[in-house]
Amino acid sequence: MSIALPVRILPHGEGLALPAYQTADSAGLDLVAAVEAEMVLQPGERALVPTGLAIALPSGYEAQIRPRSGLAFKHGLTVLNSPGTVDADYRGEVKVLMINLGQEPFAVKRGERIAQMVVAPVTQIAWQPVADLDETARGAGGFGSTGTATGTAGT
Ligand SMILES: O=c1ccn([C@H]2C[C@H](O)[C@@H](COP(=O)(O)OP(=O)(O)OP(=O)(O)O)O2)c(=O)[nH]1
Ligand SMILES: [Mg+2]
Repeated sequence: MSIALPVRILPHGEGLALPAYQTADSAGLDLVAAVEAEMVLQPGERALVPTGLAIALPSGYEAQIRPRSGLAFKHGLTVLNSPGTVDADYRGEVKVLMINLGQEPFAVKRGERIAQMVVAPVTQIAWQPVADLDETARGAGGFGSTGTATGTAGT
């Protein structure tokens, strides 16, 4: 499925390639850093990285900002608020909240692919207050209630 996405290239994003799907069935488009030169993140440091883009998602959609696994694995560089949420009515610049969880400084360079954006449909709810909820086999069990061993349930 594909939808048209209006995008505005901001002045500091000019000259950069638009984010692209790297393979035919990629879920995310790699976002590129629209930093002036380099932005160095020290170990433990976080920063908002500009993408130079503003978008107009259709109502009923969101964009999720997610880490790239390679940067996370190799450098400990990840998205602090992952998945970041871009609301359909947001018209400001899409930014990436990066944090360096690695042990070395990491220099984010202009044009580098630092995170990925996944556009997804959104379901909004309407609260329906009730006195009791329907019963289920799980009930209130959670947070490890089923253990970790391979179970025989259902077999
Ligand atoms: O990774 C992100 C997360 C958010 N945003 C932008 C788009 C989003 O629509 C807006 C608000 O994000 P969110 O609701 O997560 O932040 P908030 O702290 O609740 O701010 P607000 O009070 O503006 O909703 O900020 C980004 O550009 N990147
Ligand atoms: Mg909010």
